[in-house]
Amino acid sequence: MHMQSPPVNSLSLDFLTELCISLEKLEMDKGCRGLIITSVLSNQPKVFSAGLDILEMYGKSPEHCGEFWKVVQEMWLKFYGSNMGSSPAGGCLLSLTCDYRIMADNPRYTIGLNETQLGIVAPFWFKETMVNTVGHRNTEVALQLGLLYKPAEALKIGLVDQLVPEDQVFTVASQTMTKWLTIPGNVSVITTKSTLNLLFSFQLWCFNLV
Ligand SMILES: CCCCCCCCC/C=C/C(=O)SCCNC(=O)CCNC(=O)[C@H](O)C(C)(C)COP(=O)(O)OP(=O)(O)OC[C@H]1O[C@@H](n2cnc3c(N)ncnc32)[C@H](O)[C@@H]1OP(=O)(O)O
Repeated sequence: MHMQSPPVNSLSLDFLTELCISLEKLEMDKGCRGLIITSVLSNQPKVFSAGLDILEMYGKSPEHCGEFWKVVQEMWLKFYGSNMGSSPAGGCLLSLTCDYRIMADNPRYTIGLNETQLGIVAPFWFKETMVNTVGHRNTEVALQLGLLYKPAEALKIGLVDQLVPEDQVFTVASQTMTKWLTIPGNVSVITTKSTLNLLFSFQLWCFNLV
């Protein structure tokens, strides 16, 4: 799936809605066993996603905010596999929801949950996804300081799984996907993934009841 929402693939209500509809279609497609998500911005090849669209959070009605927030959670519940350049905040979450992250090895790119730098708080399910990926201590430091990591640092703490030269990102992602798809059948993989996410999904469901 190629993301192409100029200038920086920010996650607006419209963009996220389209993303979720596309994912639902792929889920229903029995021939689809994996997804590689990448950015193909012609003017900004270095940005994976700038995160939530800041303009969606300012001066909007409570109804609009509720709708926006719901679709952000939908996105979190659905994702599979990714490759990328810069990924701040919601862009980082988008990649954290994937099974495997391949980042272009260019020190100009950064990834992380930088919400505190913006004076906002990363929701608990952003935080939990980060804890599940890099552990509690790394998350504690990363979230409180709102750190954005360069590729080598991100690899060191396990925030990304692999660094590759910029022009090889998609080739390596395809090779990696082929390897993951050698696991026979879909059911064992899907069940394992659901088991890993079960408690977390339940927590989010409870949170939405409150
Ligand atoms: C409801 C409940 C609430 C609940 C509230 C709780 C929410 C908590 C969770 C929050 C999660 C988030 O994701 S909050 C969003 C956090 N995102 C960020 O901090 C990213 C900020 N952006 C960047 O760091 C950079 O733009 C980056 C992506 C690396 C690209 O840098 P570049 O130098 O290449 O490009 P720039 O010149 O900066 O940006 C190009 C244009 O894109 C715009 N732009 C950049 N990021 C944008 C963004 N996130 N949303 C909109 N527009 C953005 C800029 O304003 C520019 O617009 P023009 O000037 O018009 O050209």
